[in-house]
Amino acid sequence: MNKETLLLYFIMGSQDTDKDPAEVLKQAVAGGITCFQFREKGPASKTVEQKEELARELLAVCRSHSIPFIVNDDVDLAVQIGADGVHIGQGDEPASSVKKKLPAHMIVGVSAKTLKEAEKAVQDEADYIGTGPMYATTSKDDADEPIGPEGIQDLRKFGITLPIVGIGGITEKNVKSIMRAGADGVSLISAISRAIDPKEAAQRLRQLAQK
Ligand SMILES: Cc1ncc(COP(=O)(O)OP(=O)(O)O)c(N)n1
Ligand SMILES: Cc1nc(C(=O)O)sc1CCOP(=O)(O)O
Ligand SMILES: [Mg+2]
Repeated sequence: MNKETLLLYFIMGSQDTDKDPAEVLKQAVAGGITCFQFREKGPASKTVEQKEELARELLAVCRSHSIPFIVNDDVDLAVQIGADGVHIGQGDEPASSVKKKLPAHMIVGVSAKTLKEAEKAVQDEADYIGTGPMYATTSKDDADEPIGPEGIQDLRKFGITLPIVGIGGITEKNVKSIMRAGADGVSLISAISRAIDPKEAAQRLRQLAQK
């Protein structure tokens, strides 16, 4: 994958906004996001059928603007709707087995914050790594303790060259620290999904992420 795709990587499910998710996504696209992940997760998320319906609606928004559409966790859904990729964590199905189920063109992102996890992601031929949480987050109930941008710096120091996005608690105030630490992009939920004006928020974040 082209690492520029990761520059402003927006993640959202219906639980992340009080507005219509498709409207929020359209505004985020207009503001300059470069990638989107559909993450329908947690107690307030949708049931199986509604989830697929929303996924297809959001996929159509991304398709009409050539924004890659990644599905979190749910490999079967990703294949079923023709998504561009999947994102899997350390508690999910291993990347090596997910890769075998997917056509070669599909992107596989893996969560990794230790050197061991990152080296395994490289070995499994992941396309990128998501490292976090950078800072405290209210968007993921089971988030670990924040590791800060130093977590990315360390992976780079130990020779990890795979594209990396920082995730967790990223806002306009700390985007630059994440990029300076060696990230190829920032991945965020609430800074866009809960912004009063998601388009303007995305515009500002994109400017800050650009080097
Ligand atoms: C880009 C990106 N990075 C990390 C994650 C977190 O994945 P995971 O650890 O599997 O946690 P859940 O998102 O599934 O709760 C992500 N989704 N995206
Ligand atoms: C989905 C997710 N994964 C994380 C990780 O640390 O792996 S933190 C996180 C939530 C990110 O949401 P926000 O931008 O609102 O903090
Ligand atoms: Mg997961």
